[in-house]
Amino acid sequence: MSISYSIRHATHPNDSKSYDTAKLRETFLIENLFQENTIQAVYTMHDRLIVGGAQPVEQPLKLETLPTLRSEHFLDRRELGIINIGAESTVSVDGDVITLANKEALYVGKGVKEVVFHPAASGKTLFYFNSAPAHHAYPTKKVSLDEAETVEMGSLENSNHRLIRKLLINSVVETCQLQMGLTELQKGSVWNTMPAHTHDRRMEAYLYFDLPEDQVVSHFMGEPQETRHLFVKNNQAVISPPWSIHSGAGTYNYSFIWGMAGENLDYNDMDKVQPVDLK
Ligand SMILES: O=C(O)C(=O)C[C@H](O)C(=O)CO
Ligand SMILES: [Zn+2]
Repeated sequence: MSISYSIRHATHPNDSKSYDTAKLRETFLIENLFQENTIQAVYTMHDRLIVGGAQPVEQPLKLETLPTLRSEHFLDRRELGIINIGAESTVSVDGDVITLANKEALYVGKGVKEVVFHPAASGKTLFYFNSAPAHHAYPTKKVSLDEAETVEMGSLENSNHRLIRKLLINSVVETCQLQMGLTELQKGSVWNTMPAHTHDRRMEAYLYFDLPEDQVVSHFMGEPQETRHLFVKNNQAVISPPWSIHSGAGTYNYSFIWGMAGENLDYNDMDKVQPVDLK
């Protein structure tokens, strides 16, 4: 089987207060999502989101079901969002071949039987995906950057000038609970998601990418008055529980993919925390 996965249990905020660096990293950081010729996945018990990476090189990789799903196919009771962070490549969905350029997204609905990731004709193929439980079958839909809802946020003065590209969001595509998009820090800006926020209704996962291999992002997490940090490298992901802020400052320009699942599809449902109130 070309897919490997592990399970991460959900964490109570009081529990995580006493975690040392190693425990914090092993609970919330996903380090090796992209490995040649495999699909890597982490099944988090926070809203049962699956965070995955597919890197086909020599042959196509089929998204096989996981033993823990107890379903014949991966998507029998799930929906899937894919964002291409590598070279232009294709994904086939029940035989239909869909081309995704860099930063393009694909929503795949519940009930699809076969999803296959294909290697690019040239360049590195890297598909990032999130999957959440689903109770309705919505159609498969590709979303290009032009079709995304894009908002400009922050300013260079606040070191947080950025473009938020809402790709798989309810104004663009129908989903059950999944939302995904990507945020691009503009040159000279290093801070994402400042002011920070929590949203008890949804958990979130962040994948940091387009970061030089020798640079890092310090990702801030934890309850707003009990914060911790994780140093994150290129192509690594962080699980953000619903009670946790999720924000970061990098040593270099970067982009990140955010994905959410939970109670609602309201992107703007956030409890913002002003910088001076963080501890
Ligand atoms: O830079 C930002 O601000 C974001 O990208 C925020 C994320 O989209 C998010 O946390 C949505 O809840
Ligand atoms: Zn958020």
